[in-house]
Amino acid sequence: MVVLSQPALDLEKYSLLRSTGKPAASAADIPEIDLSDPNAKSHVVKACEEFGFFKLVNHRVPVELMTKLEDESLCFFKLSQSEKDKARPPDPLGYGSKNIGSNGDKGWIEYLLLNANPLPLFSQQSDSFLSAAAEYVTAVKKLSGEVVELITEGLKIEPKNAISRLINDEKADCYFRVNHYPPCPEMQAVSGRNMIGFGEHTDPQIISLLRSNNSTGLQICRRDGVWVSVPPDTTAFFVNVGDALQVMTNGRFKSVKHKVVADSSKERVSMIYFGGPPLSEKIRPLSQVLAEGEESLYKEFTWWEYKTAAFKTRLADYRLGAFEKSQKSTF
Ligand SMILES: C=C1C[C@]23C[C@@]1(O)CC[C@H]2[C@@]12CC[C@H](O)[C@@](C)(C(=O)O1)[C@H]2[C@@H]3C(=O)O
Ligand SMILES: O=C(O)CCC(=O)C(=O)O
Ligand SMILES: [Fe+2]
Repeated sequence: MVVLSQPALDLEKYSLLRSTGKPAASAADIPEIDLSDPNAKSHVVKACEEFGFFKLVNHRVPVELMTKLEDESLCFFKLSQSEKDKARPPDPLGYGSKNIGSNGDKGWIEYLLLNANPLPLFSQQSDSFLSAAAEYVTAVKKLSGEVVELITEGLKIEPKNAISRLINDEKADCYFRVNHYPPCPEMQAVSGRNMIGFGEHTDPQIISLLRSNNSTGLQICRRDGVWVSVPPDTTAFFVNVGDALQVMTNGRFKSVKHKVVADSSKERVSMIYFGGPPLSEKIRPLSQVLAEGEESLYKEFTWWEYKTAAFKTRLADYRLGAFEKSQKSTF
């Protein structure tokens, strides 16, 4: 039984979550990076410049690790509401439902948001969930380092670990999130519409690696402002450029705006690893991305300063605006 649909949905109350936007365009042009391709580093840079997003295949993370954690997550989400509520309110970490962040954003979603460095030992999650999460996060953390090194090489930045050292640091500020978008039969029956599962936003960190079950829902916003639906692929990862990487490349890469329009007839499960730097790290353009005489577009800030400011914003806000040199500082 899915608890989010109990008691019967108050359709008036949730009317704001009905997706009213135009249907997203076809996904034909979403870049696909094959990690085993010798030219992957140049393709990955092009994908980050043009989309801030790509699909990653041949990544060598065993698909069994993904399906095991997906199954364990579903077991958690099928617990009674009172059991799930014991997994701490999201402040910001823990179990949350319908509220995203603490500034009023709502979504047709329930989730577990965990520190990924190290993973916490919540007693409400079964040992089998935690061991599946630990195995998965270990593999995805390693992969995120490889992806970021590929990007660094593609940008011709040395040393190769100039960015990966930040997300691999023992104090790296990394999160892991499992999102569950339950089906919503009432909405399907009454209006045939889908629901806003996770409103539009960019991810604040350096890089995010997402894997989902076989349900649609993820959409990305192309540079021309067109929303594109991303077809699910249970064997692949989808990689997002985050705000911090936008700054580190002085705007050459743009963090991708994305959202989830949940299919009201089919549940979606997504698992996302967010690679962030240590809180004390100064975030600024890497010297080797700046051409001669080129200045940083951003005021210098620490990750702690950015994160603190970001977590006071609403999902759809343009968080980097306050840190652009052309804008007034809030510090
Ligand atoms: C509304 C919010 C939720 C969020 C913190 C914020 O104030 C703005 C950024 C949001 C986001 C998006 C990516 C990740 O899912 C997340 C964990 C993050 O680091 O930034 C969420 C935050 C959250 O859910 O608390
Ligand atoms: O659930 C998804 O597919 C995307 C969720 C997302 O963008 C996030 O958790 O930051
Ligand atoms: Fe996101």
